[in-house]
Amino acid sequence: TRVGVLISGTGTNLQALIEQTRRPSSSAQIVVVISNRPGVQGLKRAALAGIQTRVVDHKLFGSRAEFDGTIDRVLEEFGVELVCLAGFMRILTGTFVKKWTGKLLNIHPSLLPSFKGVNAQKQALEAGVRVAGCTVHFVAEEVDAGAIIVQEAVPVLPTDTEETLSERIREAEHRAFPAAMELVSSGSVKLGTDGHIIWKS
Ligand SMILES: Nc1nc2ccc(CNc3ccc(C(=O)NCCCC(=O)O)cc3)cc2c(=O)[nH]1
Ligand SMILES: N[C@@H]1O[C@H](COP(=O)(O)O)[C@@H](O)[C@H]1O
Repeated sequence: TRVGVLISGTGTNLQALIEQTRRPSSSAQIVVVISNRPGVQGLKRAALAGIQTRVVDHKLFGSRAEFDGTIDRVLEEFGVELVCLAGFMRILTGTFVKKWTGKLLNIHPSLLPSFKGVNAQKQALEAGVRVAGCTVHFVAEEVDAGAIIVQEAVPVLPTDTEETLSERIREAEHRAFPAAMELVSSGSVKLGTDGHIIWKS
């Protein structure tokens, strides 16, 4: 499966996906990495891995529709069949999400449906939960509400700060996202027409 990865920054999740696709058993090949911000570390990681990169800077577009349309054109140019949002921080329009429904995955640093939106790790600490984690889900128009594919839990320690908890969650992300990408790219899991996950029997 030809995979496109969308990033906005560091790209540690991208790095985990790159390493997964290097395994002989992998059914996925990352063919392009697109960033909405120039000069981020994730672009260097892609280049080092020999993966083509494109920058589609959202600041240069008059509307979300034009920004998303340009991303869509790049994905089509590379024949992408599955899109992974890896630390991508722009909300996507309904038109784009509809077109890529069932082929668009996101990693979120909480056990959804708890703690949607930004600073999920901080929300968990403030709520006093003893278990946190990450979720890989199909992207739906409603933010952080798509069908859940993989989750991994991590303990919250009494000494935790937002930084220490975020680091522990990020290590879980780097296992969960590659696992979810493989499940979808290999056809083991797909999104049903009713919006629920279907596991191939
Ligand atoms: N329609 C749809 N699109 C998404 C785009 C990115 C992400 C990644 N997780 C994200 C979740 C939340 C945000 C957010 O609220 N950012 C501040 C506003 C930035 C902006 O104005 O764009 C960004 C990414 C998830 C979704 C999703 O679940 N549904
Ligand atoms: N989606 C969120 O974006 C953050 C940065 O990811 P990365 O750029 O290091 O992959 C990660 O914490 C992830 O949960």
